[in-house]
Amino acid sequence: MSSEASPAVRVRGLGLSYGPARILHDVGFEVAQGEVLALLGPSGCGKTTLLQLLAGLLAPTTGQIDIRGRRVADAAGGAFLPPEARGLGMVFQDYALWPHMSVADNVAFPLEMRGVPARERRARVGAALERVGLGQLAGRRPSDLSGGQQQRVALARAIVAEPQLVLFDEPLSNLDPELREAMVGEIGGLVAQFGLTAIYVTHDRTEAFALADQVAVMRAGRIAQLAPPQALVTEPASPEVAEFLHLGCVLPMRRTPDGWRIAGTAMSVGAEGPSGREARLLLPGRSTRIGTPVEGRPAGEVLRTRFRGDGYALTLRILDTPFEIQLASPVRAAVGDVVGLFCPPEDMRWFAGAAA
Ligand SMILES: Nc1ncnc2c1ncn2[C@@H]1O[C@H](COP(=O)(O)OP(=O)(O)OP(=O)(O)O)[C@@H](O)[C@H]1O
Repeated sequence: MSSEASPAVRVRGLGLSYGPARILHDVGFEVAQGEVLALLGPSGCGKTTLLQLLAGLLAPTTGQIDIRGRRVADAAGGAFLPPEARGLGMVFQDYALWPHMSVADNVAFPLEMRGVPARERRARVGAALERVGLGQLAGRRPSDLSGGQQQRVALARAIVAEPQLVLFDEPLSNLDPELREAMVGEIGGLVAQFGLTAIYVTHDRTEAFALADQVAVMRAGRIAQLAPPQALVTEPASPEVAEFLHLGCVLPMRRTPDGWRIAGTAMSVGAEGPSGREARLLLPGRSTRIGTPVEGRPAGEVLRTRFRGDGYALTLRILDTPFEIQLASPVRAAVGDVVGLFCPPEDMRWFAGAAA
């Protein structure tokens, strides 16, 4: 198979166990060249383990990994390429810079490993440092830099050798929120400019949505859904994915002769649901509006309200239930107000069956 025709990364049936503990189960995906895949999930779901398998820091218990058509790990066949032979750039949460080396020497390291001559090395290091805005700081030690600057050095080091694949492991989690936002923009710019193929681990959905072409939402060692960010928001595959992504309120529903009611209440949503007697309904925060309550229709009590400049961020409890919904409203509402909740039926998302 020619490497041009191959996806940048192909993973099949990947699993990892430590003794009886299964950490990853049957993970599979492809990343096209020039695409960014985000691995998004809560702490402990296996994101870092998956990245370590891709990097060659761990060997899988089952399955295979191909990078540009080359098999780099195969549990059954025994193939295993070490990290330095996989053509990767890596950016870690803790920067992982060598404290005794200058910024320029840190960035030059991957080129040295590849035997690039000194003159070319200097030019490429200079260009990479310029690209991340650190051209003036080449002679400094990492300890004399801020956290954001150190992470820029790590970025420059990851891209300087134009790797086939860049792996990011929560690269921004040590930075303060404002700097994080700026760095997301910078990483997005670098990825686009160099046409990088990247896999980006994060537990922050804003980062994942901002950077990724595809997002793998992970839960308990499996990929719960793999889709472009927009599709995750409009078509979450399960109530769990919807809840993890904070898309709105997932309500248990019961079919009655008068239509679908929110379980335990007299409020009906007036929409076609799935077949069966029980289901769950996602009322999405992004398209639910407040208004005057209508008898027999969903309503909620305002628990919290926050002015956000262009409107209000409201938290409401659906009446007669413990379920809360957060939404943005151009209309002011006071804590304790009872308001009607209106969502176009086409924006609601149904999941067949009752909660487990
Ligand atoms: N060496 C090990 N032996 C046994 N279990 C391990 C080992 N390393 C990791 N685990 C377990 O594997 C699971 C996945 O860990 P991993 O670090 O991949 O999760 P994560 O999604 O990256 O979490 P975080 O966001 O907190 O870093 C966790 O339950 C962890 O306790």
